[in-house]
Amino acid sequence: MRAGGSEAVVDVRGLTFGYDREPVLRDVDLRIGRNDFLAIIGPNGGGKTTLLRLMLGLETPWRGEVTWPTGVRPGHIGFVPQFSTFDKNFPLRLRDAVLMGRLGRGGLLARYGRADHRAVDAILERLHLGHLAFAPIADLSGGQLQRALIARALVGEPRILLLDEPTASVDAETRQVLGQVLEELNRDIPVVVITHDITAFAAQVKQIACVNRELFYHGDGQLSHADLAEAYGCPVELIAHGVPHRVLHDHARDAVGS
Ligand SMILES: Nc1ncnc2c1ncn2[C@@H]1O[C@H](COP(=O)(O)OP(=O)(O)OP(=O)(O)O)[C@@H](O)[C@H]1O
Repeated sequence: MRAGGSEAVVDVRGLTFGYDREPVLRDVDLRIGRNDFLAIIGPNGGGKTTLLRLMLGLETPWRGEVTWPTGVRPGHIGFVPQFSTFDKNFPLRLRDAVLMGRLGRGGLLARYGRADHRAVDAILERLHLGHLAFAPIADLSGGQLQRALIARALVGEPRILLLDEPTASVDAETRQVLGQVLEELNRDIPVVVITHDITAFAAQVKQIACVNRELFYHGDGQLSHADLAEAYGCPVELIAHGVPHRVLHDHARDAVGS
């Protein structure tokens, strides 16, 4: 099934991939449009992170391809990895960790300039982290570190932002700041978020893709219990938290009504 916004920023076609003999993803087609805010949901081990890794070029597909528009380089793709995969004990101050998100912008051997430092200051303020600029990352709370990872991804001014489980084990402040920042960002670039908690982004998400080896895509969040049960292979209440049928707000209707 093909779906997504009209002007594609990334086009995934017929993607099949596995780490050993068994495919983890099979025949996945996905087109992400310029203003999409796509939530990728699905059961544990369903292949969500693998799909992002393929989009990032970190894995090579067995079949199929991922196409980016001409001119998009790896540095244009903002990626926020799963929190648990980041080594917090690496000896680094918050400011320096975020500055590294500007690496390679002026060529491989370029030094950081004033514009880089100004960009870091601005993004730290935006994510309510300015007061922690010189703190070692080992001293940050889970929510602060998650925001730092997002700052590092945003400081490079990406053309698309991919986030893997950004709300897992974070505080209420981080959830709120994250929702605001991602909503603002989505006016200019597409956002793709893997999440087990669709309610955390219910106000921002415009499209949902259910991934469980294959892709089950729903353009506007109109998810029937049957669709979800098919994708999850389990009772829908496990993920829909009792919200019947419509998981997302009706953005078009909200805009008309506001
Ligand atoms: N590097 C790897 N080597 C071998 N198998 C892997 C590797 N990474 C993931 N897998 C396996 O591939 C399958 C898909 O994993 P993936 O992490 O993509 O799923 P996911 O939907 O993101 O899961 P979760 O929601 O638990 O994060 C799982 O069975 C997983 O064990």
